[in-house]
Amino acid sequence: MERKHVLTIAGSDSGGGAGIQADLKVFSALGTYGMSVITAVTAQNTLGVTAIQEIDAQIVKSQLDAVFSDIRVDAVKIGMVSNQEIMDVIAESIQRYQPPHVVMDPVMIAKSGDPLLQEDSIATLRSVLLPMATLITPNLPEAEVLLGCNITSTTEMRQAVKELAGKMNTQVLLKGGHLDGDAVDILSTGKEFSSPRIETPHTHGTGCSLSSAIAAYLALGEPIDEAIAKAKEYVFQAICHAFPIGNGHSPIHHFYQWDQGGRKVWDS
Ligand SMILES: Nc1ncnc2c1ncn2[C@@H]1O[C@H](COP(=O)(O)OP(=O)(O)OP(=O)(O)O)[C@@H](O)[C@H]1O
Ligand SMILES: Cc1ncc(COP(=O)(O)O)c(N)n1
Repeated sequence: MERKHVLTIAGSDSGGGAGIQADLKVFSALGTYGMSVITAVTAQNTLGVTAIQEIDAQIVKSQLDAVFSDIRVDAVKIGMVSNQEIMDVIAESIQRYQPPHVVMDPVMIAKSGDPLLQEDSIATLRSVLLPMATLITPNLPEAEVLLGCNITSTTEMRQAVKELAGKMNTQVLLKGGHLDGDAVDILSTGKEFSSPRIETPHTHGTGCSLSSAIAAYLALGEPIDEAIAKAKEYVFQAICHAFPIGNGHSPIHHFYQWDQGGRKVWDS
């Protein structure tokens, strides 16, 4: 079977739990060929982010050109993009090379509470980058910033996701990981994706992994509903099989094997 190629455009997490590192682990776990364009280097572990070096926008452009000019890209995932110059370069590149699927996780704040986006870049994120995506996957705090209102229940999520899709002119998957009760994500078509909530502190990288798994499944030819359902099941299993590393919020776990009956067996 022809191997599918998936590109992540995101920040590096030295602790290996989120960002580029999580994305590449997901791409490999799902049998796709992963590539990366790094937008920022974060000094980060399970406790938080201690330093950020943004990559020069021209170097981001060179990475994009290097990948797109040589290798077919079947889907793109965009994660942490912290400033306007880098957003502009990515938007130009998407416009020029027209990859078939673009899944954007509008990363603003790490689970540890550290900011990953410059505040004066939110307008550019809203007007330039988000409308270029096939699908955007905000969590509740990100959707609140984008809409300028509070979202405190599943009922309010249903209304918010439609408003956001109208404003951004794209499909939106609003993630409910930050509410209590079952973990319910809602697509702007109205379709809902639910899983039981796992009571664990080890959820570092769930958002990054969900968006990269959706991108990988789209590259593999799944329709959007199926790509989201499969990505959500992947993240659910990866949370279930997380094990503690470090002293804070451990990352989710990406390793499974196939048994002789063709079933996935997660490594724990
Ligand atoms: N404790 C949990 N149990 C089950 N599913 C969860 C849990 N926490 C998050 N999820 C699911 O994980 C995915 C990511 O959701 P979340 O709302 O945490 O995104 P996020 O805040 O962007 O993640 P991140 O903090 O990694 O950026 C969603 O599908 C969500 O429903
Ligand atoms: C480089 C990078 N990108 C994204 C996240 C968000 O992930 P989380 O909310 O799980 O900390 C992160 N912490 N670091």
